[in-house]
Amino acid sequence: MSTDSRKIRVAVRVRPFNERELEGNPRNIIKVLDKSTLMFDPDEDEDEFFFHGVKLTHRDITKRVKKKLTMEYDDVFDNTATNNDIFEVCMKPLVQSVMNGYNCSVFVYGATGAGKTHTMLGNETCPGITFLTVKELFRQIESLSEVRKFDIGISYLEVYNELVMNLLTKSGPLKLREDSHGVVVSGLVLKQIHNATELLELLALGNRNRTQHPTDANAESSRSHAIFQVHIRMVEKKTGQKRAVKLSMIDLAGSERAASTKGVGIRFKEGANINKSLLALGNCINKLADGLKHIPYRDSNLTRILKDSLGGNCQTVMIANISPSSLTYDDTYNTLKYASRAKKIRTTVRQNIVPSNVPKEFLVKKVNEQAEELERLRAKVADLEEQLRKKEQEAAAAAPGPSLALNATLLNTWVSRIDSCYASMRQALQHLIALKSKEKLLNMRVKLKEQAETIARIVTLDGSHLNEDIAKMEASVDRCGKQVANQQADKTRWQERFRQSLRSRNALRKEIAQSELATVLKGILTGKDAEIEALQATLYKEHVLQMSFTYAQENKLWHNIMVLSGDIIQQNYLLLRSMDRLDNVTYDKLKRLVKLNQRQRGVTFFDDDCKQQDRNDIDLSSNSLDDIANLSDCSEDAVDFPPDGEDGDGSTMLSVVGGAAGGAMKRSKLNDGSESEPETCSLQGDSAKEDTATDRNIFKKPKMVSRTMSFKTTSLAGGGILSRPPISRRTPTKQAKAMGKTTATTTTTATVSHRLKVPRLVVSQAMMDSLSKKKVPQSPSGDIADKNKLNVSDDSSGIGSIANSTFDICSNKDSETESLFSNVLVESNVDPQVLDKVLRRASMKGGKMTLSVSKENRKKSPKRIGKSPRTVNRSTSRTNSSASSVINRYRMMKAKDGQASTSGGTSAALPKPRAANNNFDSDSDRNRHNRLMGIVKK
Ligand SMILES: Nc1ncnc2c1ncn2[C@@H]1O[C@H](COP(=O)(O)OP(=O)(O)OP(=O)(O)O)[C@@H](O)[C@H]1O
Repeated sequence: MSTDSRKIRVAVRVRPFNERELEGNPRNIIKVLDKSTLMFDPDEDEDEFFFHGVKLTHRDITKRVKKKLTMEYDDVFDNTATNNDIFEVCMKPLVQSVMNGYNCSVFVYGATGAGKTHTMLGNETCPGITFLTVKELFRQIESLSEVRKFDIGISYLEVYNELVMNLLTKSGPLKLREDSHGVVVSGLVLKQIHNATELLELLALGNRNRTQHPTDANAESSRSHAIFQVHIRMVEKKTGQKRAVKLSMIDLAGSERAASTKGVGIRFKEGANINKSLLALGNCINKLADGLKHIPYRDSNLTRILKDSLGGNCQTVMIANISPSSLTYDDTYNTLKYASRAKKIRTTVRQNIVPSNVPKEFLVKKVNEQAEELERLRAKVADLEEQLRKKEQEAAAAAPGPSLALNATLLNTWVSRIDSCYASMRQALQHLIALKSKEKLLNMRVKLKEQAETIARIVTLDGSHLNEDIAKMEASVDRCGKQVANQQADKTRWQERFRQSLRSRNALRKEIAQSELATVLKGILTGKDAEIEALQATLYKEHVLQMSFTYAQENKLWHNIMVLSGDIIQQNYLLLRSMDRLDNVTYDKLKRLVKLNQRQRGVTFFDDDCKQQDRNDIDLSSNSLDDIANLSDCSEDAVDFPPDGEDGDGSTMLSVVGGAAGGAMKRSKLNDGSESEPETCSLQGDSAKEDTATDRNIFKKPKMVSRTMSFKTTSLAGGGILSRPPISRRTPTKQAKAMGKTTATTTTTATVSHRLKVPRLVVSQAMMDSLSKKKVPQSPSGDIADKNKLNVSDDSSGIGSIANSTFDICSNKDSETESLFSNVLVESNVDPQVLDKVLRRASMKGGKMTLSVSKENRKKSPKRIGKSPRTVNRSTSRTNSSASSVINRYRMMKAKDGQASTSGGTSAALPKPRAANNNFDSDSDRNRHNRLMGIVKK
């Protein structure tokens, strides 16, 4: 139940001069300034008064000084205002409040003859506000009759000489009593009515019964206070909510001084009582205006009855009636003073809702229903608004020759849509590129760490700290891997947002194409696209700069390492040479090092594809927005890792094919058992040139490279055997899994290794014997393997160097290749067990022998367990190394045996091992070598 504090609304109505007043030629003491202001006792405009030819300023020089009081009220009605005007302004809102459940009252105040009864009741031609109010009341009741049930009862009382009389029944005086509802007139029976006519009839009856006597001021002076009340009881049909309200309309008796009525006898007594009650009313108004707590309502029956209207739960309107005539100067002044005081009175109003005994559940149900209804209506409003908007747009689009104003509005709408679309695109692009850039930087760091790790395996003084260092590096790589994995979700999210913004832009473009402003808007779109491209270029530039900086740092480090290494190598070389301990293997390595240093392309470490891949490492993606949007997986442009083949032990992973595509291509070729030349980078054709170049090197040595057994560069899979797959592959996204294509690359290494058949060749003694008889094995192509070829294989140190490598042997059949290779090894007196181990790691395909890694030899580093899911290609390297070491151990053992047999003078069954520079087939070769190397045996 809401409560509200409101002031009494005070209106002043000035009646016209009556005939009697006009006869007396009175002065107008009221000047209405506007609808809420009047001036009491203003200057006279043309009121010149001459006495003995002299103009006097005051006509009534004995009585008054002009007050010129400006007074403000809620409403001021001048003498032209009709009862209908009063009703419209003061009473209509009051009727509305009554229907909303608030008690309301209106009372008219003023001296006798000021127009109170005229305002209240009016006449046939000009009905008063009572009639008009009741009419409006019934109009509203009828309009609400479907949702509410009304019970209406009326009472009409008069307070005459302090007696309360019922004007409708002519019964005796009634007593007033007070209960919890306020002041109640005992024995008052409400007359129930059903329509306005009944009400007006009863009103007329009451008026007839009202005490009226002619006075000097008014021929039909009302000598009592009349109180007309309409009691309304409303019941909401739906909810059962009840309201009981009361509208009181009070026509007070004249507030004049006794002198003005010139009453004597009964009239004097009447006047005294009237004055008594009005004096009490005045007191109450004063105290209420001052905000006092105690209000003397009980001083008169009138104030008791008006208690509710003045200080209770009621919205009250007071209409002060005044005459403009100077003849009623004091009465008018008093009335205006009362009205000013009454303005300050505040009443507290609240809706008079009668507590009902409707069950709570019913009310809850009703509330829920209304909430649903509200939601439904809201949705409908939203729908209608949308429809309206569309219609407006359609109308705007369809209207021939739209006005400039319309175009401007339309253009603004389009521009704001374009702006918001491109803003979201810009944001998504910035985030996406930042994430990709970060990912690439991380990948690059991993790559560099891997390289460092590879070098660390080689450059270790005694190996004591190697494991520790490797573990640290692995942990660092893992951290980078985790960072990349962590930002995958973010990247996917921004990718999706970017795609979404592209879709929105395309949709917008289509809409714009249909728009009447298409030409202008297309230009704006082009500009926005250019902005996006510029932003993209800026972001790429930043990324490339960052990458370049990192590379530059790394390069600097490598440079320092190389300078130091070169120094050490030079010293060692000189030392070995002076000791005549420079063997072929070491010499070959040094030779390659020189070539590398000279940037010679004879030996290619990365094929063209790989170089392209390297370029791609820096490139974020293609430059078009669409390409960025279509980047479904970072792995598409992730960093590929260089091979670990250059592990410094002379083993021969000379080059790798980089990139997933290259790997896939290779894989397919391996699977079908054939392999074409373009994928390989053979040394065969370039060997002459290389040798010529090498001869000019500081490491002078006779040319000893076999021409019949050519080294073939290959990669078992994308990125090579030892290449590490991109980090992003280690934590494949769902998308990547679904695609299933990229994962193929991930597992290329393992898959290929698994698929390779590892022939187990058991070399029996008989076989060895038979093979040992063949001095020169016949190649399947018909060529006779020359001596040089045998020399390479024959050299036990060469076995070590060929481990983990791929060799071309001139044969189209695997069996022949295997046989040929076996022959070479057997002829080299390789121990059968070693031979078996070597061949177990070898696979023959397409005339090519590959020493690969068997699955059982793969080991997972315990440090990897529980860490990132990265494939441990490093184990491949270890296994290869172990394979090499088996052979090398064998070689050393043989070397020892050879020394022992030489020193012990016993003739060994095994061939005499060669000295470091004893790998020559003839003395001329050796001499040539010594000549070139500057070794002069003394
Ligand atoms: N605004 C008005 N326009 C025209 N005539 C008016 C107006 N106000 C009052 N009169 C006339 O003035 C006379 C006195 O008015 P009314 O009876 O309403 O005075 P009153 O204030 O009720 O006096 P009392 O207190 O003695 O009853 C009536 O004849 C009435 O028609």
